[in-house]
Amino acid sequence: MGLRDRLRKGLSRSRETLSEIFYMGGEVDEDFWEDLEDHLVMDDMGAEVAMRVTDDLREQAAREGLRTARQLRAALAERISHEFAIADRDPFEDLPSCVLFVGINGAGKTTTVGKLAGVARGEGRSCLIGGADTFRAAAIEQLEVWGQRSGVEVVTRERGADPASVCYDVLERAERDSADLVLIDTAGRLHTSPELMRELQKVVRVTRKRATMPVSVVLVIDATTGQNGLAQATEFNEALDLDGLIVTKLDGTAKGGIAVAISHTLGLPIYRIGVGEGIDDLQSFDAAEFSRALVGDGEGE
Ligand SMILES: Nc1nc2c(ncn2[C@@H]2O[C@H](COP(=O)(O)OP(=O)(O)OP(=O)(O)O)[C@@H](O)[C@H]2O)c(=O)[nH]1
Repeated sequence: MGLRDRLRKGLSRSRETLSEIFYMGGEVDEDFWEDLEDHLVMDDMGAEVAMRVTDDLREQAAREGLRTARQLRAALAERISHEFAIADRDPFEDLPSCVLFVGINGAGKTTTVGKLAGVARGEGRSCLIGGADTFRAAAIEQLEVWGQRSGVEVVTRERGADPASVCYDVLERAERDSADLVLIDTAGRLHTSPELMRELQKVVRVTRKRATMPVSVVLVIDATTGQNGLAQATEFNEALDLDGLIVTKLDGTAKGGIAVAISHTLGLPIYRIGVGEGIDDLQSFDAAEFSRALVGDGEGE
């Protein structure tokens, strides 16, 4: 299955429940707009975004005489696509670049680092991985497996070492080897743990200070976490002043609306999306395509 099909399949639940609203009575009346707004809230988009999108679509429908499910769906997808923050720089393309990956446990940080290393290697770029998750021995091993898979060297230290020192090491190494892309994996942590968030602030501070290349801090977020994703992202953003997001597991049972809510509310661009566990299962983010996968485009829905 192609990557686009995986995204469409992953978000099929969102489209199906929306189909019920569009086809039940066929009437574009007060109930229709209420149901639509409720659906967007249930789809994890958040009340504020859902209300604004619905109100705008309602005005547009009146103005342009949109009546059919196909017309309304296409306009809805278009309207949602404008909610996403736009990236002014792609930290995986505009090199040299150092990217720190942060997020809660199991969000998909290590897997994403591995996938991105695979892409960089495939494009003939000089890339290094920093293994700053020195908390778990298994994490270092897992990253080394990804390093072998992608053909990219992993710079790390023994379990229990200071994660900031790994950042220092990998940047020093990058300078020596003229590597132009440095991907640093950090240990997963709960956004509600002040001590672990302070540790991460130190990692970011040391990295920014040591780096001679631009440093980006990217939050990896599991799309299946639902509404809690916004609380997570808000805390990480307040502590670390994030640059952007990578949303993973969009091939699963995600509702997808959480990506809209976070990107819009925090003004953070989505750099990539994860649509599977394999090395090739990473996709560039295209707001229009994502929105069509989320609500359908009126074609064959
Ligand atoms: N279906 C699917 N699974 C994914 C995706 N990305 C990651 N995973 C899976 O999610 C699980 C956790 O991924 P990891 O990369 O280990 O997550 P992590 O954030 O590094 O976890 P910690 O090291 O505990 O912080 C693994 O089983 C991955 O295979 C994705 O896009 N889709």
